[in-house]
Formats: sequence, structure tokens, C-alpha cells
Amino acid sequence: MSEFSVKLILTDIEGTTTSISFVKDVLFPYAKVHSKAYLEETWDSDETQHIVRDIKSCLPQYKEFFRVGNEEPNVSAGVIASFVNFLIDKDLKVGPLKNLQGLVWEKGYMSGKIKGHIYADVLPAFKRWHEAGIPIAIYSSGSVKAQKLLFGQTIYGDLLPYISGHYDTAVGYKQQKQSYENIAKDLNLPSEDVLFLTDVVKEAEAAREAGMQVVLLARPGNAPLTDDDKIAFTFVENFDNLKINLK
Ligand SMILES: CSCCC(=O)C(=O)COP(=O)(O)O
Ligand SMILES: [Mg+2]
Repeated sequence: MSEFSVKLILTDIEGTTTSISFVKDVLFPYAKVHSKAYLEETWDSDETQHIVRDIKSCLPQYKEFFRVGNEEPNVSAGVIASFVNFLIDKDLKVGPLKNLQGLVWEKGYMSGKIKGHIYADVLPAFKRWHEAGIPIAIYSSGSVKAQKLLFGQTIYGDLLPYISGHYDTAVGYKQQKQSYENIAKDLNLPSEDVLFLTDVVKEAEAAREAGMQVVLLARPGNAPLTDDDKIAFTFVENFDNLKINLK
């Protein structure tokens, strides 16, 4: 049992509270199938036009994707949807793609076709930490909207009452130290009072560089941790193996 003393728990989603296979085999395919129809239905809205503009410009190295021969760049819903599917296949965690995914998944969650996966130990741990007076916040590449959909409609019910804050890549990318400094500043907490839970070693390194306490999750299906990772960081297989006290 690994023991920590903290003022807030900050947790990642994919590979930490939730299986990677749920994201790859349920959420991403749903977004790939439904993005084109969503874009067509909402094409004239300010929200969609804003996202389309951001998607077109977020990765300048792919600008040729929108050009057919010498013609002006084509920005139909179909072309944007093809580009979105290309980005999903590459698992690129860029903000505008993640914002669109959240909007597309909404229908799936609201119709009951999608239920957010969380591991069996997550709800009991959230209850334990909540009862101990330790706030829980989320930091994921998934948009804040997508985070709320997932935790609001999980296979174990609504976990949102246990969550006091949500951060996405609007605060910065997850492998950058500055992002964790931004979160600690927003929380008005010294970073050493925050415990960050994640499956990704580079995120753990960035959070630690920013001064946070860190634990790596070795969930089934996650990328295996090397011997060096296991020496450098505390790692656990699930939340039952964490003893967290309020500082
Ligand atoms: C909460 S939305 C679904 C997950 C997602 O799209 C994603 O990119 C998850 O990344 P994470 O930072 O939670 O590992
Ligand atoms: Mg993750």
C-alpha cells in the first residue's frame, strides 16, 4: 500500500480511471462514424465554424489535406470529417479535434448507446477520498465536455458529484511542465499538495518537474512500465492500493 498526504487528487482518464480499449474501441469509432453527419447538421452554427477553422489550422504540416490540385482549399463537411478520421487514427490529442469529439459523443451518451467505462475500484475510491474531504479534479486530453459526459454516464452511474474540477488541453499539453504549474495556480494550491495519477510516464515526469506528487497506474492494456519507470515512480495496479490522507 502506497501512502500519500495531499490537498487534492488530480487524475487522468484514459489508462487511469478508464480502459484504453474503451477509448480506442468505443469512443473513437463512434466519432469516426458520426462526425460527418454532425458537421453537416450543424455546419452553419458559429460553434461548428469555429471548430472547423481551428481544425484546419491546428496542424499546418497537413495543410495540403484541404487542397485538391491547384484549387482553393476545400472545406466541406466531408473533407473536414475525413481529416478528423485521419487525426483520430493517429490518436493526435489536439484541442479542436477533442472539442469536436465531445460534441459528437453527446448524442451517443444521451441516447444510452455509450456508457463511460470506469474500472470497478474507481467509484469506491472516489467515495473514500470524497468522505476524507479530499477534492478530486480531472486532467485529460479529452475536452471538459467529453469528461463530463463520460463521468456523468458511467457503467456505475453518475460520478460527477465526486468531481470538483475539470482541466483539458486549454491549460496546456499533458507532457509539459507548464500545464501542471497552470493547474496548481488555478487551484490556488502549492503543487506539492497535489497528487497526479496517470498511466503515461512523460506526463508523470512533467507533473513531477512542476512539483506535484505522482503515481503511475499499471492497468491491464496500458503500455508496460520499464524497470527504470518502476524505480523512478510509485506505481499501482489500481486505486485500492493507494492510501491517501488529507494534508
Ligand atoms: C474524456 S474523453 C475520452 C478520452 C480521450 O479522448 C482522450 O484523449 C483521453 O486522454 P487522457 O489524457 O485521458 O489519457
Ligand atoms: Mg492517460
